[in-house]
Amino acid sequence: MNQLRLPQQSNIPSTTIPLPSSKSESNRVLIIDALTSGENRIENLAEARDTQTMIRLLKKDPPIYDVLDAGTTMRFLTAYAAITNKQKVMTGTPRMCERPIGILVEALQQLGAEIHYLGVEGYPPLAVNGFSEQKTDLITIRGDVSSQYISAILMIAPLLPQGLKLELTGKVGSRTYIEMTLQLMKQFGISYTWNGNLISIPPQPYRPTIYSVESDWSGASYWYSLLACAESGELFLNGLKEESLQGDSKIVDIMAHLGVASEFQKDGIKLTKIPVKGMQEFDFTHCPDLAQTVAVTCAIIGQKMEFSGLESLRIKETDRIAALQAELAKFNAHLLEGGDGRFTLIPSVNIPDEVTISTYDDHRMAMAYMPLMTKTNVIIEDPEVVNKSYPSFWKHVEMLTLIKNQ
Ligand SMILES: O=C(O)C1=C[C@@H](OP(=O)(O)O)[C@@H](O)[C@H](O)C1
Ligand SMILES: C=C(OP(=O)(O)O)C(=O)O
Repeated sequence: MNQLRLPQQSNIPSTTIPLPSSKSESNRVLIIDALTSGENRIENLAEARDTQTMIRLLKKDPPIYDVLDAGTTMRFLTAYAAITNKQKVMTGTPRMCERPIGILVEALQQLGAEIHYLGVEGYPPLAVNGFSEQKTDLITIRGDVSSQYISAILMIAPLLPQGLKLELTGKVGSRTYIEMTLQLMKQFGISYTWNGNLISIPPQPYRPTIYSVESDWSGASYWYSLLACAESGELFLNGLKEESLQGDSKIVDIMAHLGVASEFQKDGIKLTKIPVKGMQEFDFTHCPDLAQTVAVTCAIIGQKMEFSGLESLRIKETDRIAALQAELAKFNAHLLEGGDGRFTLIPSVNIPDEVTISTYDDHRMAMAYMPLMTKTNVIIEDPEVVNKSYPSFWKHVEMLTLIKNQ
């Protein structure tokens, strides 16, 4: 297996990181663009494999949409194929075929789409066989498994002849991603209301728009973590805005407690080290992709913390709770399950001279553990796993001269 060796380096030279664009924003505007009659101008699309896969499938329109390991690409294209009356097989990596999609399929079937399972019920691969006529304008959808099902339905809703009233039930997780979807739709001319649990979208066309995708806050989180863990340093992250559509911009508040100050400037954000104020607990329900970053940061800087809202981590690129637990234990840190949906992060008091991190086909496992190099020599297994969201990640690490003598 391919490995990357990161020699220990505790001081970070002042560096500007040219962050990649957000794959979440990119994949939404690509679907909206495909549903819009007329010309949009979309700038700064993500380099992420998830986005490049979406671009390729929309452009080539093959009979089989193989999304690889991209969750949003799978969920958004399934709804897109249904509403545009296409006949498609939806498939992906073996892990993608273990990630549930039944809630979305059922909602689309209720609306009038013909979809059936080609393997295990509730999971890809699927056959989408088009859309006959709209059967209802009111559907109820659970919000506690993945917000991506809701975003997928919302984006096709304006094109339904009767529009849609979508009632969300249960605990709604990743709400910030639903808000991102609606905010983007609004920028492309869509009006909607969201009262309590009911989102209503009348039938209407998307309006052609010029849109520039913001840098990726989830990707930014690893640089915050690096600085939090380092002895000294200063970083500038390009292309981030104070008013962001991305819920992972919450990293600003979290890191203000864990030792990193953010100063918004014209072209991005300047990060500097400040004393650690400490943080007792954090609920990751609406920013699940930050959980690995924050867990590893706390483990390294000696911050004990209670974590909640980790439910969705079990059905992402890997079971992220199990993966986090196994890799934290390699440097004597622990994520202990409390049984009530709560976890306690016990930081390390003894980091070995060298730690080898397994990455579980999960880009965030590789990126989240990079900052461990501020304390010890780290070996990252299968480093190319970062390509899913941040292909230039290791090139950017190299800019800090952290990977020398390769
Ligand atoms: O809509 C999106 O762009 C995403 C939503 C989240 O997934 P869930 O809604 O499944 O939590 C997040 O984890 C994922 O990386 C991207
Ligand atoms: C969970 C993620 O992506 P997706 O669900 O789109 O595969 C992620 O990028 O962390």
